[in-house]
Amino acid sequence: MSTTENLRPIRRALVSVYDKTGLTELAAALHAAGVEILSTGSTAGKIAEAGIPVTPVEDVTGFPECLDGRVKTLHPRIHAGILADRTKETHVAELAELGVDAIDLVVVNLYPFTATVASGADFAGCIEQIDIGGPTMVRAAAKNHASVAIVTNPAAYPDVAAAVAAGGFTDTQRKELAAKAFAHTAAYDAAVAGWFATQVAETPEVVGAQWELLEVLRYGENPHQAGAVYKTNALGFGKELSETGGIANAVQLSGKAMSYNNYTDGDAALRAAYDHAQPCVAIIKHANPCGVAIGADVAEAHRKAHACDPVSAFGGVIAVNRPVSVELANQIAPIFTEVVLAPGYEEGAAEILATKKNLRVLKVVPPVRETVEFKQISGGLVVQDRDALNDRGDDPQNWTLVSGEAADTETLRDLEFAWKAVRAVRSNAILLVNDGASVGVGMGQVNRVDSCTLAVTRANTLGSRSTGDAAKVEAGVGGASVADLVDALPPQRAQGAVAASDAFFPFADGLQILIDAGVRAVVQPGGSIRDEEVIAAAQAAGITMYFTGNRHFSH
Ligand SMILES: NC(=O)c1ncn([C@@H]2O[C@H](COP(=O)(O)O)[C@@H](O)[C@H]2O)c1NC=O
Repeated sequence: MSTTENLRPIRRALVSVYDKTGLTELAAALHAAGVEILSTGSTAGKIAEAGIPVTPVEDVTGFPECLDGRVKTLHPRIHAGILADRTKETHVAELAELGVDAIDLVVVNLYPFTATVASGADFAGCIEQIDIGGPTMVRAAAKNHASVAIVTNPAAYPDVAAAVAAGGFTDTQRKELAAKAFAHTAAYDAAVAGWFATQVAETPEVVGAQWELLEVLRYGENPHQAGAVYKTNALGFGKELSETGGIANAVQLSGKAMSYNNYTDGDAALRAAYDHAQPCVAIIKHANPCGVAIGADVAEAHRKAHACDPVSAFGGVIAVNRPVSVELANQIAPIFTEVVLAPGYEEGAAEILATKKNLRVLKVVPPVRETVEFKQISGGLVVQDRDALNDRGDDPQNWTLVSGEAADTETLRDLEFAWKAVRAVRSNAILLVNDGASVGVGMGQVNRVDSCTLAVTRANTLGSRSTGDAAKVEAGVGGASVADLVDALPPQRAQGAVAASDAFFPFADGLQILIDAGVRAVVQPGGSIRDEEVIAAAQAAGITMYFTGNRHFSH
């Protein structure tokens, strides 16, 4: 199709915008192209201030703006002008009979409802920011795209200026603008409906949500599946109407295009790394950590995380909760890694990583975690509050000691780290920790005994592949290479470790596996009907065990 096909000249434009960005430039361009500009209250005021001729809508409607701006453009002289289908002779004749002039272009953006809710405004304040006249015009113009062009985004003003100067928009362009406009009002209404529903009931009866296409991906989880990534525009829940952070909003600095699995693993990595206040690195494979650790700085945290399972870290996705230092970049560069996610990169660090053409390097604002999350099920969705850490069971001060001596400071620090880190492991999850680093991960088993066995086996098997030179471990923290540190792993890493279990032990058998492997302290939610049996096993072994009263399943 030629770009000049079915151009519709623009003679009259209605401009009514809350966000005045680019307004005077747009108005100047419209005026220069000979377009008559109709406008509302403060929009008209701003255009007039710039010395550009503008017709107030009141001059068209013959009716004053009233009720604190609740009625400005809601008038048949405006809406007949927008909705008349110029391709129908009857509509054109009716307009002439009624003395209504047609409107060819509508430029509207809406009251900032979502931002008002986010600002903590009271109920009445939020209600007042529900735009009524704006969406009405947007929908009318979008419906009548055969005759009218509708623009809702100030970023599109330069295109409008160019189109107006070139003689108008084509059919295809007006159709595309209409699709965007309907998406815009749908997102707006989803936000209003979601917020409003939560004002009358905790769980909304109907959920509207809207996502905006970011990119079509090469494929989905497997090559025969189509895939795409969308970002959240509006969620039909009052808690968080949109999310500006998170992996969907990350900026890619270098490397190949992100894949479906990169996105999902990257998200799991972010969640794992951002559960800790200290510098933390999480390395994820297939949604599970193959290493997560805290350290004095991110480079140390990475050495410790990588040492957990250097075999699996090959091709991993790494998230860091602090800017990546040059030292860390130099550590990561030699290791085949799919993605690095961090809130920033110190000078020179991004350049080092950019030399790896296959490595995707992303700058990311951490996601908001106090939102809801969905999981699709056949025929519907399950929805829940996201599992965020809380100041009850996730705070060691609120734990209950049920066996052995109270943990000393270092042990308690490891238990706290283990408890927070086990949340990142798929259930049934058991995590062994030593010195702020995972050393054995038992993930995704269908019973807790197997998760215990897996955690112990992996801790000890991976350790046994190294020389076990403890002196090198000491040196590693002081700056030895990742390879040196891994080479220096003690062969029996379960011995002397602490353990966290994401849910209670239903029987003593799983715990016994940890005890037999030399685990010296355990943290778990408690709450099993056989807690007494489990506590008895811990007491018989003389190990420390805490109950958190709080579970962190992750399926
Ligand atoms: N009520 C109406 O008739 C009406 N017509 C347009 N608006 C909105 O008023 C705003 C612009 O107003 P002003 O030009 O006064 O700043 C726009 O965001 C537009 O969406 C209206 N306001 C809200 O409903």
